[in-house]
Amino acid sequence: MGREFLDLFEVWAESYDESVEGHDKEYEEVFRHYSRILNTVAERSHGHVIEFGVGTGNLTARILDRGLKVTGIEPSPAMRKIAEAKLPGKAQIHDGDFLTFPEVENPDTLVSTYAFHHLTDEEKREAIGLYGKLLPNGGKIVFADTMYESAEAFKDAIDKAKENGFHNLAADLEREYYTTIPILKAMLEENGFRASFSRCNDFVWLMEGEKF
Ligand SMILES: C[S@@+](CC[C@H](N)C(=O)[O-])C[C@H]1O[C@@H](n2cnc3c(N)ncnc32)[C@H](O)[C@@H]1O
Repeated sequence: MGREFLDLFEVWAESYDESVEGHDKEYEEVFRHYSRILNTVAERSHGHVIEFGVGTGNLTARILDRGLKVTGIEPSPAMRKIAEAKLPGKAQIHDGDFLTFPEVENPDTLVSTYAFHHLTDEEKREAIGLYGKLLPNGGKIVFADTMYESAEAFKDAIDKAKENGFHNLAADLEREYYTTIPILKAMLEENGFRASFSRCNDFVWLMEGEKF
């Protein structure tokens, strides 16, 4: 579920890897430290990793480089095609999304970068509830995505994008389902996770939940 933005990714897939290099001024800050962010998520992973919203496979490759097993979940056929071509035979990448995905045996870490905001807050709560049942004690959620310290900080970010003339970015922030850290922290704690958050750039935070 939460697949309403998929048409965008069918079009964006071919040029996605150029976008993450920061050539688009509007999204330069969103993707600042992209490589470092993905490396951090990979370093915080252990055991059998499920990755949601694989995209072109950039995080998948880093997790595989650490010698871990990854099962990828990606709803966009165009994105899956690119990821599979980049990682031939190295990882299984299934059609699925944050809420609906094939049964995966004994996952230890659930990871995702730049994707969880495609779910409404209600869907995010449902997903975290599901992950609480799926993971063993010591299992982890490690997600990096755009989120805000408060509703005011979110509104300020939209205003700033408009002031800078970044109209695509402002429309994106208003259209998709960016949320706040207090909301995510509560969802994690309600489902038996110890939550922590650390800032990666002006948009992206690393959210970690450890099941206990
Ligand atoms: C901005 S890209 C991020 C790709 C990659 N994770 C990265 O960090 O470069 C967002 C990805 O999330 C996927 N996506 C969109 N809706 C999704 C959903 N409901 N569940 C899982 N993935 C979704 C898109 O198809 C796309 O591949």
